[in-house]
Amino acid sequence: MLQVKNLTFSYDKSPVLQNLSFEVAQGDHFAIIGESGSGKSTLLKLLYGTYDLDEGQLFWKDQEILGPKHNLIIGPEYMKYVAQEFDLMPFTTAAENVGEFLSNFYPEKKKERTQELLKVVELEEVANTKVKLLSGGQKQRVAIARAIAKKPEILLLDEPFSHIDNFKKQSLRRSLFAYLKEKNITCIVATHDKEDVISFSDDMIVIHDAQIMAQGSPEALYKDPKNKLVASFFNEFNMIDGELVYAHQLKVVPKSKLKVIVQKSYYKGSYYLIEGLLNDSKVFFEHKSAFEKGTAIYIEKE
Ligand SMILES: Nc1ncnc2c1ncn2[C@@H]1O[C@H](COP(=O)(O)OP(=O)(O)OP(=O)(O)O)[C@@H](O)[C@H]1O
Repeated sequence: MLQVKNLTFSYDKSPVLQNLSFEVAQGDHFAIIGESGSGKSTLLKLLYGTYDLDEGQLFWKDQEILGPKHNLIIGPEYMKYVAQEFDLMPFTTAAENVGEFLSNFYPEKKKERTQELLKVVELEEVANTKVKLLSGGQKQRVAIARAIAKKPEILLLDEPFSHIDNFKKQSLRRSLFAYLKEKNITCIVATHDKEDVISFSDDMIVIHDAQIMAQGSPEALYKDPKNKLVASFFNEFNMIDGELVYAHQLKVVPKSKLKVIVQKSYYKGSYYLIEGLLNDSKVFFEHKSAFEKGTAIYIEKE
């Protein structure tokens, strides 16, 4: 179990994070979300022991995670951290980068393990390409494979798929998170992308104003987002009569008390997102087809 107890941290005067407490069970996948600059990366760095806390304590099992005042080497050996800027060896191949920390004592085993890791991050085809020739997304995947090579107990991922194209992202997410679950590796991910969280995290926190604004499973927070910031992470939403309603929860009906004048229809593939005016306020809802600008329609909550 990872325990964060009353963590407070500031780079200079005002705290970036104030009095945060939470726990992550071993093997769980935990997500940290929040607006840009809210302190997600800072929190990951603190979990890794990069800085000393102003106040509070961090524990993995019974062991305290301590900062540079107490350690010559940053980062406990049971933990790996994949930062937004990855630290690779550019003049060696993807396979050599991944295998760098594996023992040379059993060359066959090392080869097998490197192959397995390259498969998890779907990079088998560039195994023998020098890292400097790889794309940003391929480098990001090499960095992830390198981090899991020696099966850490905890893996910290900062925006892990930010450089990876949409074609690859979906299958890579499934492959990586399934592998981590299978190996019981605790994973903490800081992200802007709901797709990294919604199907994969057991628990999540939302950081706002240096504090935890919400915590729960993605499903619990999605169904009952409590406030606009949490809802906006998941989907387009509206405030109707003081109630928070996602765009997909509104449907078009023959008559209701919610009359909307359509402004624009955005093609979204399997549906259209319709932007309309409801009593002069913007409203968004989903519909299977587009509407002409100016059409008057009625909507209601499902
Ligand atoms: N090394 C540093 N020295 C001083 N201030 C810093 C440092 N690193 C980050 N900050 C500040 O701390 C705050 C939190 O930054 P952090 O990078 O943790 O946010 P974030 O939520 O990860 O942002 P993003 O989503 O944009 O990556 C920001 O106001 C940032 O300017």
